[in-house]
Amino acid sequence: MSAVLVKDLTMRYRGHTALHGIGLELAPDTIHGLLGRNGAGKTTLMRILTGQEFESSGRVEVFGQPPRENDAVLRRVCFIRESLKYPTYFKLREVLAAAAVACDNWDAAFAQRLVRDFEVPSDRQLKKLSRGQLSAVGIVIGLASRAPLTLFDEPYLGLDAVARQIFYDRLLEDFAEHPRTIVLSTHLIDEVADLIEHVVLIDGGRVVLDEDADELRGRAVSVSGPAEAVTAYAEGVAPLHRSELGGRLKVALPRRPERPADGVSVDPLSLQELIVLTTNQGDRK
Ligand SMILES: Nc1ncnc2c1ncn2[C@@H]1O[C@H](COP(=O)(O)OP(=O)(O)OP(=O)(O)O)[C@@H](O)[C@H]1O
Repeated sequence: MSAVLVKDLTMRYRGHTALHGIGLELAPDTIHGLLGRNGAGKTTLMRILTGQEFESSGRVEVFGQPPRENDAVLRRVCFIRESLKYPTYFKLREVLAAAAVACDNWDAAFAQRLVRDFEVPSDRQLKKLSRGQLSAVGIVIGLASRAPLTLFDEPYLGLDAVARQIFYDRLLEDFAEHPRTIVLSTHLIDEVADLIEHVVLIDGGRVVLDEDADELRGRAVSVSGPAEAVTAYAEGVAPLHRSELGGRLKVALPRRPERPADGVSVDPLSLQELIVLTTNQGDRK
């Protein structure tokens, strides 16, 4: 059974359609990257999956059931958003105690370890924490919840590079021991490129990519070198992107098996470059 099944899902706000009849199936026990430009519809989709918003039309199932007002499903789901609001007088230990009650799979020892890793002060009111420390609180809850479906929506506002790396490392370590379905929405694509196993790219409320990350990584290459040699190598193939400077040409191409001529280098395209290219192609249509 898929962890998430979405068919012909449309979400209309007054005067604006955020999701246009999208279809999607997320495999269980997989780390999915939910990517897309600002306003693409990622948060809207996650809000619907977590029962915080109701679709205008279409079918939505989480673990085989509609999430809408469904306590049995929602107890298995944890949604960490960019700016989670906590009762401001709460301290960390009170938030963790509440999370322990709300989450069936809560691991208190893991939560404490993460608190130490992120150096979040436990005895300070949350309203006095820094922006990054507050983001760390969300990450602690998301990871320690071990929810069968855990969604992180840009969870690291204000989090420094060291803390973000701790998040990625702990996520991977814990996922290896306790596989679950993770949906990670982020604009820091290069940072999470090695983490995500499956990519869903949304653009303008439509799914424009839905593929395993490994397949995507092998999909295209960047070819650069003297313009004439690169042109010869690329002959007959429509480039995904092209830029020329001086006598040197750089093109992004679907992967080609032929050996390039001397002086022409062929490098894999990064996931971020692929996502940008795919999104730009969508814009041109
Ligand atoms: N309550 C609402 N009423 C009207 N329009 C909304 C509402 N919520 C979201 N939208 C619009 O729906 C579109 C999708 O928004 P959404 O928050 O899902 O995008 P996103 O992909 O999460 O973007 P970002 O990366 O900036 O967070 C946007 O154009 C947004 O303005």
